Amino acid sequence: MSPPIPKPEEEHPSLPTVLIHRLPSFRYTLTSHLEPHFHLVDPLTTAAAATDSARALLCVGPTPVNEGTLNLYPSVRLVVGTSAGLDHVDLAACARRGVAVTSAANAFTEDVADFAVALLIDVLRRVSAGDRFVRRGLWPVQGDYPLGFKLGGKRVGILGLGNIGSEVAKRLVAFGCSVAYNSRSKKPSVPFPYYENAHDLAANSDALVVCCALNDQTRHVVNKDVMTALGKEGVIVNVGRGALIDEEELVRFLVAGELRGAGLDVFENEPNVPKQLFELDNVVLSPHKAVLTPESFRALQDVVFANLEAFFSNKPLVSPVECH
Ligand SMILES: O=CC(=O)O
Repeated sequence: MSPPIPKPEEEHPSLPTVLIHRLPSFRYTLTSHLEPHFHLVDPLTTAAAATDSARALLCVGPTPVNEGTLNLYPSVRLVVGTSAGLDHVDLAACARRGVAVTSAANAFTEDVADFAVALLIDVLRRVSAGDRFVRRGLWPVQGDYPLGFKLGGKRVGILGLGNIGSEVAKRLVAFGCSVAYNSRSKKPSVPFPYYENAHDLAANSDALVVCCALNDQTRHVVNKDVMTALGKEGVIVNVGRGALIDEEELVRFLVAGELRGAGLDVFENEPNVPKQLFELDNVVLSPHKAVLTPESFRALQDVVFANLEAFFSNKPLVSPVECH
């Protein structure tokens, strides 16, 4: 007979309860730093009793938080996000119920920005494609590998000049690129040219780096018209969310040679990637890993802990998200 499932509150009478909210396929591996301070309850593996009174919910990666979730845990007043994007959290539903939401703040910002630039350089200079060429033994047979393109001097349009976009801009300026951007609104303190929409930004750019939040306004913001405006010599890098780009169109443009290339860390239907892209040497594919470094996870641990500690001691949250 299996042992009875312990009622966690009885074991940890004094620690505040935090629910671990995750899809069965997601594991949360960063709990050891929280364990001494909070009573962690994973409803997928523990008795449901503690969920009735729990006030905080730790959302693992992109696990959806919607009306259904909030109905399930009516006492929850805080959702702690652990990802850079919060498109999986229904912020309006949280606002209606007075549930605060926190983000990963800048835990991932620099790593994602580094990765965006890495993808851009890889596409332009054909780093991964050259690697394949050497590994396949083609160098002695076919001779010189085709030239790549210089990064310095390129006009790069950044879609979404938030924390990540700003770090991308900083890096590209250091590489000698000229930067322009489109964001929800023009930012008075930013020296770069602002374009009111993605189309105009693309029409004035050699490369687009997509790093805005996914929401109803930005879904498929990079559509056929934007790709046409970017033109045959244009490169697209996406470190935001797959659905920011009309992926079917993107595949069509790339297959038809209507874009110079693409560097993609995110896809519309992950982990499924359109097979046509596998054949294209001018496309760099990455399994949604721009955020992943041990350093960024340590920073995430800190911000998660700081938000929970602030919440349970009635102090201002460290990285609150505007919910509306
Ligand atoms: O894409 C990853 C994240 O949003 O953290």
